[in-house]
Amino acid sequence: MEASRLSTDTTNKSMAARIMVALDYSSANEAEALLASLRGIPCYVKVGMQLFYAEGPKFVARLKEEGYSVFLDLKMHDIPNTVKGGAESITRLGVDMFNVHAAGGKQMMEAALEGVDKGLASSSKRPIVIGVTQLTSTSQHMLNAEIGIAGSVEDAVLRYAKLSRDAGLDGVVASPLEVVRLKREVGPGFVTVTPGIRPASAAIGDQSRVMTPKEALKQGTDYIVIGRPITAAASPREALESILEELV
Ligand SMILES: O=c1ccn([C@@H]2O[C@H](COP(=O)(O)O)[C@@H](O)[C@H]2O)c(=O)[nH]1
Repeated sequence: MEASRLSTDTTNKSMAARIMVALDYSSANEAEALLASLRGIPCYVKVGMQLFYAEGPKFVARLKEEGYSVFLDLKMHDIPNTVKGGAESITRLGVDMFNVHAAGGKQMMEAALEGVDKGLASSSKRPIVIGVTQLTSTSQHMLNAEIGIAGSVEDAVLRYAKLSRDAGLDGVVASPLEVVRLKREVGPGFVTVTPGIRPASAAIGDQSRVMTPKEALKQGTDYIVIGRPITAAASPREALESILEELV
């Protein structure tokens, strides 16, 4: 293989590892079909509530057996003791990353980490634990007028991120619009996972704070989460490949 092609392939692979494909399906069959169509592209996969509530831990275990990096996006938000138990069970699944809502508070996030420590007794891999700040579907108007939180979305995200860091978490879910400030004020090593990713031609749908894949990575985010622009495309593989081409 020529050198230039080889380096493009390598770059593509390292870019693909920073793309989390959201498997928002109601059955394992649909998710497996999507993954079969993306075979050979080493992206991260994200399992959210829809698939997990339908197929449960067995499907997550299957993804791990097949060698995928898995972000289990269940956004736990409950009293500390319950979240601790949830985190223990999730850690036993051997996922690479999971999350809790930062709005649950510092004690709840610390409890999640205690759960991780307990779960690690029977599994060697420590998952990355991140806090959800403000959902990317939340607009400035919603934050102030509906949820009743004063100030800018960016400030609210920063507050939750600092609380997550102080609780010992590894990073946060936020929109790409907040990444530069997060990296500057919370720390460059604090992991950012950013949904709200929309290629220029894609429908925005229910998201509010959005950016293109290329612009999001330019902000310095660690991972971009992409669901419908890939999963709802006529050819998910072509959609992902065209995103990757734009990134190199
Ligand atoms: O703030 C958040 C937190 C999580 N998500 C999840 O990411 C994907 C985005 O899917 P799209 O189809 O690309 O909109 C989805 O699974 C959400 O649950 C988020 O969007 N925003």
